Amino acid sequence: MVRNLVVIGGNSHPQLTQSICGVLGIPPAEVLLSKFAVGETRVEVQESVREKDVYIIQSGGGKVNDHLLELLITISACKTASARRVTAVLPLFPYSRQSDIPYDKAGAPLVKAAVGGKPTNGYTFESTPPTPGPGKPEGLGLMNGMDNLQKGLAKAQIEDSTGSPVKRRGNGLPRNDTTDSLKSLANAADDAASNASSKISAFQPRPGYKQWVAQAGTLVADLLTCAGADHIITMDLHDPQYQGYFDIPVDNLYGRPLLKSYIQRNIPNYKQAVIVSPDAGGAKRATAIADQMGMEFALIHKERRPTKITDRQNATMMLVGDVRDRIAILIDDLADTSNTITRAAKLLKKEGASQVYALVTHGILSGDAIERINASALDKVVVTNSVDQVDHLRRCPKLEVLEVGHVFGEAIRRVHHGESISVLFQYD
Ligand SMILES: O=P(O)(O)OC[C@H]1O[C@H](OP(=O)(O)OP(=O)(O)O)[C@H](O)[C@@H]1O
Repeated sequence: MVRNLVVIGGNSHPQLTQSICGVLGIPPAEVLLSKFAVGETRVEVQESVREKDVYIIQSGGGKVNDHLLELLITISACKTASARRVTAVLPLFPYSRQSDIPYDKAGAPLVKAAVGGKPTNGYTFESTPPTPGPGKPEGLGLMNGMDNLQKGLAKAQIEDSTGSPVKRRGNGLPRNDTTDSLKSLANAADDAASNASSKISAFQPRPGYKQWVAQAGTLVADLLTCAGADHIITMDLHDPQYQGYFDIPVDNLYGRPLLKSYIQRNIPNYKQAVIVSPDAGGAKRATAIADQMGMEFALIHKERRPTKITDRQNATMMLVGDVRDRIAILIDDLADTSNTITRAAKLLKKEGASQVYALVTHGILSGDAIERINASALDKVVVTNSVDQVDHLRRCPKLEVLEVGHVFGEAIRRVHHGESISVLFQYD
């Protein structure tokens, strides 16, 4: 029994709150979490938190914006009710993929690779069902300004075909009136209409000008601190450097011990299997597991290198490493649309892998992700319940879920007692 410790569960993941409270041996605090008719969130903490050590459990995923606001209001409610310390426990940290300004080296906004592109070297990015692509409402995350670009390019094409002079201002296009550049822009407009990925290759920022994309990660960090959070506990942050955006302590727990133990217990002859990172961004994460377990490692490299502005994007996926007749184990921090893991599985099977597992810490699985997994070459997808998996489990026979309640429960217990939690960072 722990004294002066209060655990409050948000609406995002009641089952995880129960499981954490089970580890701590206390019931969750009584709170009223509701909404007014207009949609505004209402929070009422129905027991005293005066001078208590309060932990609020709220994960990302699902109705992420509602959950975030509910968390902020709950933190503030506890602070104004004289809680001694308030810790936000965010198993999946919301907005953590937006911690940096999303531009590439050329100054173009980074946009997810388009799907349904034409085959290049016999391989495409296609997945079934198709993932939301740039320009569609579901995928708008990083599309700031791209619609204007497409309109501008289309306009250039029309004007060029009528022979009228072309002037372009304020839409990010170069100010160049030569016939050659008109033609290349007109061609680029054609490409943009038929293949969303060519928007990236066609993008040319005007010298000295950069489009503005909100740095939402910084704002979320500030909001949590302003609301009154004294401490953050999370797991497998997409970008560990995001911790530097906070001036309060952030404990970033690892999901790796759970994934590693799953491999040892469930994959026959696992030493013969190959750990695979589905992209370069996750290589460090995957090699950490491969090294710890003395297993071989392979990497999927996405090559996107247009040779000229009018070129359709030459997108290929290459496997660096050998998986023939072996089990391939994809390791990633999160699966959202699950486009990354399903595409990778398709390539791995094509390269001769006997079976493909995907082991992912955060199974967000938004939109059509489950249908995509069911239709894919993946044999098994293993996620933790950092995000609620009840509905996903019902719809996906390939899905298996690992419990994280005891990891967070133990972290809370240790923080509350002022003990070190570094033991939770080790995964030997
Ligand atoms: O299920 P999906 O919708 O395909 O998303 C999953 C991918 O997204 C994240 O990486 P991101 O694309 O942000 O790139 P990065 O690893 O280079 O940061 C994550 O690490 C996965 O690889």
